Amino acid sequence: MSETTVNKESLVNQTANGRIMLACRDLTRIYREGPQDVTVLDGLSLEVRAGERVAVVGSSGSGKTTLLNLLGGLDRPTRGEVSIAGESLLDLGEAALGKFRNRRIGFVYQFHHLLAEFSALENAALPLIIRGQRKRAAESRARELLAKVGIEHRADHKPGELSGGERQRVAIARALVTDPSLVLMDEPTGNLDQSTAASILALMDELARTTDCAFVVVTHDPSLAAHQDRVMKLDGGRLTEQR
Ligand SMILES: Nc1ncnc2c1ncn2[C@@H]1O[C@H](COP(=O)(O)OP(=O)(O)OP(=O)(O)O)[C@@H](O)[C@H]1O
Repeated sequence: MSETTVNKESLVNQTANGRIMLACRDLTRIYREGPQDVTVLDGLSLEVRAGERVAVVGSSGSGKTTLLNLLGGLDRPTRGEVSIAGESLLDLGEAALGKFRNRRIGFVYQFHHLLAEFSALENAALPLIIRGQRKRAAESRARELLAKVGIEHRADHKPGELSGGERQRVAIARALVTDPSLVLMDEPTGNLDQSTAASILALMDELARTTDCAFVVVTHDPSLAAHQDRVMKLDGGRLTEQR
């Protein structure tokens, strides 16, 4: 057995017992598309426990989005390994990776990417429909999540009829509807006014208390970062603990 195989197995084992939900090691991403190679992540490591919330901060261009894309299986590392809930992303082909994302990972972005033609309920149910669940069961579960994020009364409204904070709540419900192991958030309060952002923070507190999923939150917002259990700074392609 090669050394890399041994290392990979120990990384998977780390996340297989449920306490460490996300582990990555030696994560390296070099973009080779332009005239010059750009090394954005350079041997980065991170572990996030079940129920733990980690903020990732860093200056513009430091590689935060690149990191989220690798953790979410939307991009492949040049080198290194990501393991989530006992599975190595490296072992999965494209189709299996798509299924894994649907089953295990919830995404929340600044501009939430809700489908304009669908109601809040249909948007929140979508990951379950994609997974092949029947509409009635999917919508029943989605309704529970809309209630959990305090927006059940807007279930039949389309995104265009909702406020920014309400849309963000629907996006959070959609991210959580599959009971994911990992939720990745990219500036989840970025385009919200202060009081709406505060209500999203309160919601995140509540979710952290009531789910055992791991959260990785990329943000420039110091108050959002301060709200997480740990704050990691991305600099020079690696993460260092700030708090
Ligand atoms: N597909 C790509 N090809 C080449 N270079 C890229 C590519 N994607 C990102 N980069 C470069 O990688 C670096 C990190 O980009 P990334 O978007 O991950 O940073 P970020 O920390 O999320 O920035 P911001 O806070 O401004 O959103 C930047 O220098 C960017 O130009």
